[in-house]
Amino acid sequence: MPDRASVIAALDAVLDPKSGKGLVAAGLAQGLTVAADRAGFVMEVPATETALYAPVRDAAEAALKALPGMERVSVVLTAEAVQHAPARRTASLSPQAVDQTRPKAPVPTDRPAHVRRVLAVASGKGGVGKSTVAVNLAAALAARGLSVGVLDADVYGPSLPTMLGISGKPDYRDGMIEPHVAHGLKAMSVGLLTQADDAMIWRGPMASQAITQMLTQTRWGTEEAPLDVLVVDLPPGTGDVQLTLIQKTPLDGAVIVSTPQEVALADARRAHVLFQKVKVPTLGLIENMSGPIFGKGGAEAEAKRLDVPYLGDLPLEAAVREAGDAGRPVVLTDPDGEVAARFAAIAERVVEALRL
Ligand SMILES: Nc1ncnc2c1ncn2[C@@H]1O[C@H](COP(=O)(O)OP(=O)(O)OP(=O)(O)O)[C@@H](O)[C@H]1O
Repeated sequence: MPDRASVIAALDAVLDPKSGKGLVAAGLAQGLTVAADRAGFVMEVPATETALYAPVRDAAEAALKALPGMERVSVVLTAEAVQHAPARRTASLSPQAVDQTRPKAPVPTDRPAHVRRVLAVASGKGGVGKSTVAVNLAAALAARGLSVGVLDADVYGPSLPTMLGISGKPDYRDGMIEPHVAHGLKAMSVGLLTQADDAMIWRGPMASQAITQMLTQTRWGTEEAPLDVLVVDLPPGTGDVQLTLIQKTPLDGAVIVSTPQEVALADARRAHVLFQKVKVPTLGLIENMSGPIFGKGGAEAEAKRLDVPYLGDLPLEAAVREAGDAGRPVVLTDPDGEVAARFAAIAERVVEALRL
């Protein structure tokens, strides 16, 4: 069985391209867990550097897999949560703080035409798998025969183009944006409207303007063929940008994604408070990356505490990431698998809650 010391030695033989140090020495092996025949950790890097670190993640996985007795390896590369909002507002969302940030007059929210329901997928913390859940939940809803759209509103790290394998600026016709169609899903991403990394520098007003435009000026549905549900992948966090967005977006409900760890759960709690303030029902919590490495059950306990439904857990599995990287959600690459079954169950509960 591989022990912790040999895992650390293997990881330190892989070098961080920026500091030149080994991965553990460089502090890039966060939450390193070694248990019997498996090991895993999270590599959290600045969002602008995920491309630089993708080969490093692959090298780390290869190094761990090469250890004798090592059966399962999970290295998750995530972008650091970008905290653009001032700390005094994001540190804790007291009711007063939320009221201060809320404009005095009600903000008009334009419903997109011919869209029956708008569902937000949110997370308090970055890198917990929110976009993965958004695209797979969308695919699971579509598998039930619904017509589904996905709007990637994650101005900090739009990942929908990669996860659905779409690229290129969308067409404009008759004053409307034509969404891309991928795997039967209508899709629009802030990443399709900008050059690769431009989205990273967007700030509140610009971001919410772009999202309002994508929401209301995209031909999601028509009178003859309305869209049943539009899944909106929100930017992670609970700061001003998120608050503005959820105030301006006519949301019928939200699901909150968290990993099992306490720090992510605390952020999930803040996200729920934010939705409560704007009177958007939290349809439930989803635990992602659940299992022996990061733990299990944290989100279910948190859902109980918050008195919101618990929608289920999704295991940490390399196939989930590989499918996402290859532009095809795992629900479609492995429709008979365990993960697809979990998403089908979550989709069923969402359909009930949204009365679709
Ligand atoms: N259950 C899982 N098993 C394995 N890998 C996963 C799982 N869920 C997500 N991932 C991987 O973790 C990384 C982060 O996921 P994702 O981009 O969906 O997170 P996010 O919360 O949307 O991130 P961001 O905050 O940057 O928007 C991706 O590489 C994704 O493929």
